[in-house]
Amino acid sequence: MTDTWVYSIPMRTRFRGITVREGVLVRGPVGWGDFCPFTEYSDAESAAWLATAVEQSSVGWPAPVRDRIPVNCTVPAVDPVRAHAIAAGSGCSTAKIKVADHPSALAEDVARVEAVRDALGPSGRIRVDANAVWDVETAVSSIRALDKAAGGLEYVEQPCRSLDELAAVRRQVDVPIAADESIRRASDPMQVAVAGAADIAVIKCTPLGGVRRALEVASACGLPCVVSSALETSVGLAAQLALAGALPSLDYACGLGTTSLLAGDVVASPFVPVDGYLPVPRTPPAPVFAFAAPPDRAAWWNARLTRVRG
Ligand SMILES: O=C(O)CCC(=O)c1ccccc1C(=O)O
Ligand SMILES: [Mg+2]
Repeated sequence: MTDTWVYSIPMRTRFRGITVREGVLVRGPVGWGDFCPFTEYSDAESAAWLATAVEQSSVGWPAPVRDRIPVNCTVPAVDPVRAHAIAAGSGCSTAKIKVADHPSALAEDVARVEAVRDALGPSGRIRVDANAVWDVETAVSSIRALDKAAGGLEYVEQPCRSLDELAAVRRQVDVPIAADESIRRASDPMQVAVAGAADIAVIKCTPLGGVRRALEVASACGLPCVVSSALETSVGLAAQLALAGALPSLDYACGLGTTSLLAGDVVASPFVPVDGYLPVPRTPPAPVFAFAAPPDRAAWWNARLTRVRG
């Protein structure tokens, strides 16, 4: 029996510069985990990703308090026609739109946001994610323009890099601010003082070291949380759904409707939202050993897994 499976799945659309999603599935006594740190991450940063895979394959997750999770559709930096089709076809009433994909993207971002508003109708909720690229001044003017284009934004995710910049933006705009990279890539996520810099915390168990660890970070930050994916296969996404299922309160749709960004999956029945919801699994789904990575990539991932296991 195989105990590891290296997969390589093309992205349907380039997302955050990623065109192929790769990782290693690892088998343990209670099921399979998904070790999938982005290729540029160091072994040190990847250790937390391995802890997430070990938790789900060897220990299992804490019991959930809800059995289904409202999710947003994720709209990559695509043209307005595609953005409209993604939002309209998703069945979700909340959309998260990638913006600031390149310098001087604002006109394209405005058109994408307007198209998604048209697709969702007036009751839909729209949030945008700038992935930390704006300076404070650009953030303030861009957020005002996008808020107007959206007819009201639910929140803006990580407009700038640092907590000081987030706090400065937050003082100047009415749109709520969500922190993502500030938490996920902090050297100590438990010590991040997001209070004052953000209204909402984006929490991802995959880079934080598991469901239990992410629940601790969520409780320590003291903000309402949105659980969001790291573009996992359905095996890895299962842990994120377990986290969303176990959070004591959940006030926002989560960013977990991302399997459709991949051209395929490693399970027979991928997690695809129905009417805007995903189920909370009790155990990780079993893989079907699809999308085998080419030999050089399989060797690269097996070597990385061996190093990070230490
Ligand atoms: O939140 C979502 O809707 C999708 C997940 C997402 O955007 C994402 C996926 C992988 C890596 C980073 C991010 C991000 O939120 O910045
Ligand atoms: Mg983000």
